[in-house]
Amino acid sequence: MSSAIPAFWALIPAAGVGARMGADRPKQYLELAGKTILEHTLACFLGHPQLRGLVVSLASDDPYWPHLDCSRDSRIQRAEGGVERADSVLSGLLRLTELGAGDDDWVLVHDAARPNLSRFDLDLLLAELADDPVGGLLAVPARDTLKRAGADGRVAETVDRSVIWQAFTPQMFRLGALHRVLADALVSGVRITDEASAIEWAGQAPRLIEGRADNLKITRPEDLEWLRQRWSQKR
Ligand SMILES: Nc1ccn([C@@H]2O[C@H](COP(=O)(O)OP(=O)(O)OP(=O)(O)O)[C@@H](O)[C@H]2O)c(=O)n1
Ligand SMILES: C[C@](O)(CO)[C@H](O)COP(=O)(O)O
Repeated sequence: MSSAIPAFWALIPAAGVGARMGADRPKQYLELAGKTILEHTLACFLGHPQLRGLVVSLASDDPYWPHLDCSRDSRIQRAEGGVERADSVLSGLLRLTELGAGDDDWVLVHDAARPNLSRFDLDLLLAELADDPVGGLLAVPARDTLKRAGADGRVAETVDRSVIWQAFTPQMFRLGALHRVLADALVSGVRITDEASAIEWAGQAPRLIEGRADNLKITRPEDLEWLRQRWSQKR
């Protein structure tokens, strides 16, 4: 890890509905250790000395945000989320530009649903990519044997896992480049599920930075159950 940690902007997409969680509210507003998941995720960034500013993309009809203390934190600016995650990210990039972020500034996009990001992993990503010409993302090499499913629900093949990684967040790219490729990809109808796939679609190769596997995305109930149990033991 190089020593220099660059200044950066943070963009937190938090406009999802959490369908796979099946809760009574969007999962980013579910409780974890006495606060909402979203508050914990924001706290991963708000104290960082190199943070230049933070935008959170929220659903236009989000009734929960105004009830959080952090909604009155002047360091946090809002953007209006969209139908898909990529739309919410694009909206956040536009807001960052309005706030004065420049095309060459680093932007870290991090899922609101990943509250367990460690400061070590955040600084590792920043330091490793500080001088990278493309940018990259935190990721974890596949640990299990991986199968490709056939239409019949049976194993079609066992995939070579030695070259397979799970993409996590933050994903770190220059603002101008990410804005351009994401906007172009969305207009082209390309399915974009993370920022790196837009950069790849444009012909560049983001760098994979190995991070902690417990930087998990809270997606289904068992994910939150696991993290609640882990945090109750650690804190
Ligand atoms: N239109 C959307 C969809 C998702 N997200 C955010 O992107 C992150 C990762 O998305 P995902 O885990 O898929 O969240 P949801 O879309 O809410 O979950 P689901 O697919 O189960 O509905 C989440 O923090 C979510 O809030 C967003 O900002 N805008
Ligand atoms: C961005 C991401 O977390 C990387 O793994 C993932 O693509 C988000 O996917 P989701 O379906 O929006 O949760």
